Amino acid sequence: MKMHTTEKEQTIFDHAGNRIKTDNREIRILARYEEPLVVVLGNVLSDDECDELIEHSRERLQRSKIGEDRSLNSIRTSSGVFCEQTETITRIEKRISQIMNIPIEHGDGLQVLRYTPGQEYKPHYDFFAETSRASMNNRISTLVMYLNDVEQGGETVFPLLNLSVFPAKGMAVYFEYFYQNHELNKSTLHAGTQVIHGEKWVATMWMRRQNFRVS
Ligand SMILES: O=C(O)CCC(=O)C(=O)O
Ligand SMILES: [Fe+2]
Repeated sequence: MKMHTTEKEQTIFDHAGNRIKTDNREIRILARYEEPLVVVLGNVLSDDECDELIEHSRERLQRSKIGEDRSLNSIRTSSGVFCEQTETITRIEKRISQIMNIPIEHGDGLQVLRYTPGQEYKPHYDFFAETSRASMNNRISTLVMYLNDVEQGGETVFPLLNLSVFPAKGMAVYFEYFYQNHELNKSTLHAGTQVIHGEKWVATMWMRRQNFRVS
């Protein structure tokens, strides 16, 4: 009898067990969805690091209009800024690179988003369409870190996987979409649902297939 075994695709995230030991912090693996790989991580950022990222970005959101202008975008109504390089950000990026198992030069840079009640990020892919220029060095994986506890709403949802991740300060969700099987990549469709009460702050790192920035 012929066996119909389907080979599991290779993953970028090669951490086994329930912990990831990085140079400066021990990360906890709390939940995994196997294909596409979606991993919920605990103890990614300290409370102080979360607070510092929020304060650093709050000032910059206020100073620059860039973030606020984006509120005209109907897909993503939150406002966002890319972080400038500070000592804390360099330390966090080093950790992120170890978690994501990709050199930090492949990253788009750390982007902080703020959602106020009613704001959301509608279902989308983090990779670019094959027809776009940006897809020549496309994104392959994402880490969304939660910088605060949200009173109500603001879950990161994967509608095609029936999976919801609730934001909690210092935790993160990782997922990847570099699979040969494009259907698997397409099942990483995700959204940040509307915040109902309170604010929601996240920091996102997107990784590219090849070097993206010089550092
Ligand atoms: O805010 C969220 O929960 C999701 C953020 C997101 O999808 C992104 O930054 O690409
Ligand atoms: Fe996204």
